Parts: sequence; C-alpha cells; structure tokens
Amino acid sequence: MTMSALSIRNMVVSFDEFRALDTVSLEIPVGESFGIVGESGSGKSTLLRAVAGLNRFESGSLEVNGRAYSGWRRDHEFYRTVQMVFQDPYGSLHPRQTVDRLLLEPLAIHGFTDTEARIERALEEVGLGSGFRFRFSHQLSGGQRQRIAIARALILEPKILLLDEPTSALDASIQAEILNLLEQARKDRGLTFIMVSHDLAVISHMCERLAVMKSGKVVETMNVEQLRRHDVATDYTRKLMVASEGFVRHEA
Ligand SMILES: Nc1ncnc2c1ncn2[C@@H]1O[C@H](COP(=O)(O)OP(=O)(O)OP(=O)(O)O)[C@@H](O)[C@H]1O
Repeated sequence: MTMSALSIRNMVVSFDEFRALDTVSLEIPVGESFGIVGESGSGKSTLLRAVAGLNRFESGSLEVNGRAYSGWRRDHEFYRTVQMVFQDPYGSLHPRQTVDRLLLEPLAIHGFTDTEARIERALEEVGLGSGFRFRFSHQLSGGQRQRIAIARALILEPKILLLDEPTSALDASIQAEILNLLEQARKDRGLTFIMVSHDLAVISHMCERLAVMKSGKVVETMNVEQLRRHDVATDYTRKLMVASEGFVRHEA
C-alpha cells in the first residue's frame, strides 16, 4: 500500500458558530500533486491553514507521514516536513528585510549551520542568482518575491508543500514561469503538493487528483483525466468549470 503523506479524517474547523470546515476527509499519497477547488468561501484556505496549524481544528484527525497532530500545535519536525506558500508575496515577506535575511531565518530556527551553501543553492534553484541576495524584498517584483517565498519554503528540504493560490496575484506570463518552477522542484525533490486554486486550467496542468469543495465539505474527488473529460458527478462542479472560462476555452 502507498504511504499517505497526508491523512485527514473528519476534520472540523469553526469560527464561533460558523462551520468553515465540515468533516473533511482526504488521503494524499506520497509524491502526489493534489488540487483543491471550489467557489469563494468554500473552505479551501481554511483546510490548508488547519493542516499548517494556522487554524485550530476542533475535531477529526491529521497525520503527516504517519505522525499525528491535533489543534494548533505543530512541532519542529512538522515544519521540516511541511511548508506553505501563500497567494500574496507582498504580505508574506517582510519588505524591509534582505533576501539573505529572509532565507537565513528558517535555517537559524532549525539549527542549520551550512547556511552559506544552502542560500546560494536555493537562489539558484528558483532562478535568481546570488546578485539578489542582498536586495530588500520591497525592491523585488511580484514574481521575484514569489520566487523568494518558494526558496524560503524549499530551503528546509520539506517533503510536502501547501500552496494557497501561489500564482493568482501574478501576471499571466509570470504565472506560467512560477508554475513551471514549482513543477520542476516537485520532480527534482519528489515533493507532495496540495494546491488550492480557483483556476481549473492551473489545477489541470499541475495536479493528478483534486477535491471539489462547497460550504466546508468535499463534494467530490476525481482524477484530472476525469476533469479534462468533463466527467464530473455534480452540477456544482460543472458550474465551476463554466465559471473558470479559461479552462473551458482551453480544454474545448
Ligand atoms: N479567521 C476567520 N474568522 C471568521 N471566519 C473565517 C475566518 N477565516 C475564514 N472564515 C470564513 O470561513 C469560510 C471559508 O473561508 P476560506 O478562506 O477557507 O474560503 P476559500 O474557499 O479559501 O475562499 P477564497 O477562494 O475566496 O479564498 C468563509 O465564509 C470565511 O469568511
């Protein structure tokens, strides 16, 4: 049996009386690229944030590579294994810190000593040479910032990346570059991806399977071939396909 990178069972997250995540269960095997789609407010980010410990889940279970986690608490081992990349590269990087400092921080927290080599390698991997090392993040373009955010996630050599709309704040041409960079990193490192996107063309390009969310629940899971054939079980998913115009245009 393939080992699960991530095993989520009956996960529930509430904000006061409101159930943002309602008994969600997902099994994601090691090495898979898994997409999460759904209308705005359906709970996609809440799910990623609950895995990352940024939202507390009140019931259900979470296992990461066989280790169980609950509530908010995540240990160092978790952050060595799981890293998250957010939508907004402006909000997620401190503007007055140099790239060097931004990359050094996770290494220092986790006690790495070979920082020089790791920083150089990480910049190389995301297609930014060492010339970027002492720039401030406010001097970088959106695409360059997102490359730094990805370098910061990869520098700890995680096994799983949680990607929350990683390209939707970027211009279309830059989006493709960042997606290719992520795909290459996944191949090179054998990573598992869980990627949220409202863009079905992105999911179709990047993922092998996906879950469709509505009102905090998973309404269906499918593989990407089914999505491409429009072989979907619910009208809700059909509507999402129509709403994601590029997808319909691209696939038709
Ligand atoms: N910290 C919070 N406090 C209160 N309500 C929240 C909080 N975070 C999310 N919610 C609510 O939970 C629901 C799910 O939000 P979530 O951000 O997970 O949706 P989403 O599917 O990622 O949407 P989008 O595609 O617009 O980003 C929404 O109704 C949202 O308003």
